[in-house]
Amino acid sequence: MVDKRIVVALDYPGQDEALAFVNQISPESCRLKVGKELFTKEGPQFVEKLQSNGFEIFLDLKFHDIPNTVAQAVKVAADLGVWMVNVHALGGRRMMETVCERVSNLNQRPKLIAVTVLTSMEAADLTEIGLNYSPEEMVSRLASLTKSSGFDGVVCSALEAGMIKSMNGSEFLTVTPGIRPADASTDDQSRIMTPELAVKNGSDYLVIGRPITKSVDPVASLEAIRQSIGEI
Ligand SMILES: O=C(O)c1cc(=O)[nH]c(=O)n1[C@@H]1O[C@H](COP(=O)(O)O)[C@@H](O)[C@H]1O
Repeated sequence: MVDKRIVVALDYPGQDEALAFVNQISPESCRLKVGKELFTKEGPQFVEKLQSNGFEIFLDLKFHDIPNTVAQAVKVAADLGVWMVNVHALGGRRMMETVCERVSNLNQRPKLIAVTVLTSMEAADLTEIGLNYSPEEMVSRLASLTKSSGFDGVVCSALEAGMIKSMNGSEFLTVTPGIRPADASTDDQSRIMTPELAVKNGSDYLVIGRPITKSVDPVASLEAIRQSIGEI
């Protein structure tokens, strides 16, 4: 049973805006995700600052490159001490296996997660890029590849979490963005689910950004979501 399921996506333009929220919450209530926007602005020093304040960090840079380049980048992320890091499963088996080898003898290994099909994408988007599978088929295929390459889990939609658990076992982690409370705006997400249904369908970690960070009262929104999934 996962203790803290919520991972708040700190998609802010800079550290002042991020800290205005983070300084009001406790590391006991959630984990934090630092992604491309904030990391590009503030760099690894800001990740270290959040960690020194007690927060566990999901470094979401979705690495996708040749095996050596990705493995070295993940090793640097591991040295930074992050809790979780991700790559794109579309980088393939050799890329993911090289990552596993490169971090295998480190004292502190982050959870290694691969993005399957982005939650913003639907069937037509896959067809357009030449992938003639439904999102569900593509996710299932990439999740099996991710597991057999030695990773700890995948990023997928909560809609697919149950299927992934039944195919790959309950220990294989499902990290799910595209979480939307019933009254929230969909924004640019396609494959969405409410927090309650996501947990019921086998999601281990719920990645949530705008429904919290863009709300009138972000702390209250975080607490309401935690309450809706029985954490408080
Ligand atoms: O890897 C991710 O975190 C990710 C993968 C994915 O398929 N979809 C997705 O939305 N994300 C990230 O999850 C967060 C979702 O944010 P909101 O849509 O604002 O809740 C963003 O920071 C995305 O970059």
